[in-house]
Amino acid sequence: MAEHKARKRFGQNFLQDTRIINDIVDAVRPEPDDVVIEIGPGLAAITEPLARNLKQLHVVEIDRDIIARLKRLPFAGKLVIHEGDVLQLDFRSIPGMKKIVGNLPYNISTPLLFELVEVADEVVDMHFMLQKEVVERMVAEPKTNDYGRLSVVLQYYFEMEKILDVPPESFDPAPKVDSAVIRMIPNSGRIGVADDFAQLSRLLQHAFQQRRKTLRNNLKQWVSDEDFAAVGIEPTLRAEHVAPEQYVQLSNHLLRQGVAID
Ligand SMILES: C[S@@+](CC[C@H](N)C(=O)[O-])C[C@H]1O[C@@H](n2cnc3c(N)ncnc32)[C@H](O)[C@@H]1O
Repeated sequence: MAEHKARKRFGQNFLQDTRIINDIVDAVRPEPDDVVIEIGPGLAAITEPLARNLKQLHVVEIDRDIIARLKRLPFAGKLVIHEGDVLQLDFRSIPGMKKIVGNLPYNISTPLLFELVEVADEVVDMHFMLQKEVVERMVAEPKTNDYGRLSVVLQYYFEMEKILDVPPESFDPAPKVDSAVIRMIPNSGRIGVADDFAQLSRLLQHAFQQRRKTLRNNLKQWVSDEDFAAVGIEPTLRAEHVAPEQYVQLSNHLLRQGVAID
């Protein structure tokens, strides 16, 4: 097939290290009947070995030239191609419990991860290649600099484990930063526990807005000392000192009080 010139605006860094590709496919462990969705198949580095073990593989791709290439692959008959922006995809329109995988375009990884929380009840597991720095934020413990909105939300809903470090030279073109692969498994006991995910998300945005300020200061528009007391949070703490489950309790408590955070 003709050369494809990597497009920066679509975050195209193509995997070329067979060992890493095999490690990702081994981690996904595709069984023939699994419903697997690959985000951003690109030049099919992961797609091809994944499809080998599957009856069908869903792929989501935005780049029209790449979509045309995908349609010409020898195993194209196994692919269900969702053309367009993955941020617009309704994951629930694909029936079944899903395994989701992707070497993600780094510019959309954070909004995508937040969207995936909302379909966690239909997910078996997810494996993503991300910027290493993002993976470190996802798994960060409270009371560390990396702990923030992403860590709170994702740690609440998923068990997460970094399974692989990936250096820049594993890609073509090589990105400027290190990467890592993370495994995310929904924590079934917690799905749907936040009564309103958008409210939780906005609460966290404000709580972490000025990290050096206390929670009382950052949230004073919406949260009274009585509200903090009702869920056992000390209002003089900074956002990074509060555990994920306490934020969910606070968000639910505010909803019950009729407080909408904007
Ligand atoms: C980092 S490359 C990975 C390609 C391939 N999976 C690999 O590992 O070599 C990201 C892929 O996602 C696609 N992509 C970028 N933005 C996208 C979006 N918003 N929706 C769907 N696909 C997107 C790119 O065109 C590219 O194919």
